[in-house]
Amino acid sequence: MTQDDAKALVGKRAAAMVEDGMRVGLGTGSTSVQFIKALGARVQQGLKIRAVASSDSSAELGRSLGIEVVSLEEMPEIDLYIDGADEVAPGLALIKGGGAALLREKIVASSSKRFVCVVDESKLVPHLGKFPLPIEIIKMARPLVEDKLFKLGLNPMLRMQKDGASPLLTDEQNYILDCHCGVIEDPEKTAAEIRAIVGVVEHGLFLRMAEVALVAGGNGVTEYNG
Ligand SMILES: O=C[C@H](O)[C@H](O)[C@H](O)COP(=O)(O)O
Repeated sequence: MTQDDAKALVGKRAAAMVEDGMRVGLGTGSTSVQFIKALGARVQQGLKIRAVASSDSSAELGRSLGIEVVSLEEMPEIDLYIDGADEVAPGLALIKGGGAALLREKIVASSSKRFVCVVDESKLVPHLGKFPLPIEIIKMARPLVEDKLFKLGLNPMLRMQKDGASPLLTDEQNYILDCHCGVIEDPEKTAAEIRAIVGVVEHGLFLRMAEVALVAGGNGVTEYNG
């Protein structure tokens, strides 16, 4: 099975979890795109739901497929949030933010009764940290935050646009620092240290947030509970 097939399989499996009348959170990234497409197909067949999106791109995709996408102000509580991850470690500790959507993703996940993480098996790791940890920061705080992160040994690098000409801006117009920190021995401690830095808006460690991970691989979809 190719990675694309695995993403499509797990996206479809997650879409099958959505029931009539549910308030649904739409994640961001290539796996979430597969989920949103499968959900859109069910909506076109008559499923009645409302959704909140974790990025402008997911909102746009959802609407283009006929999904009613509203703001979190209009629908502050969500029944089921489906989203991908960059790394999934034991205990369902996640790194997210490879697509720069971590802030809105964490807001939507925190507004949801259930967060189901959807990944292909390449995302499973014994320890978090091989994937650079994204941190969203206020632009003017960059020198201050970078200095503090270097002192913590987290090796931040400003994320650039694809053409390399200018810094990437998130949907909330902030910068992303990708931290090449290697294995994160104690994610809770690292999360607390990062959170204590003035100018940090949010980090990509999602700890004790996902209830279930659906992992697609050669044997189909396997369910892991947190
Ligand atoms: O900011 C983006 C998100 O956290 C994504 O959910 C994450 O990067 C996984 O994306 P993908 O499904 O494309 O690997």
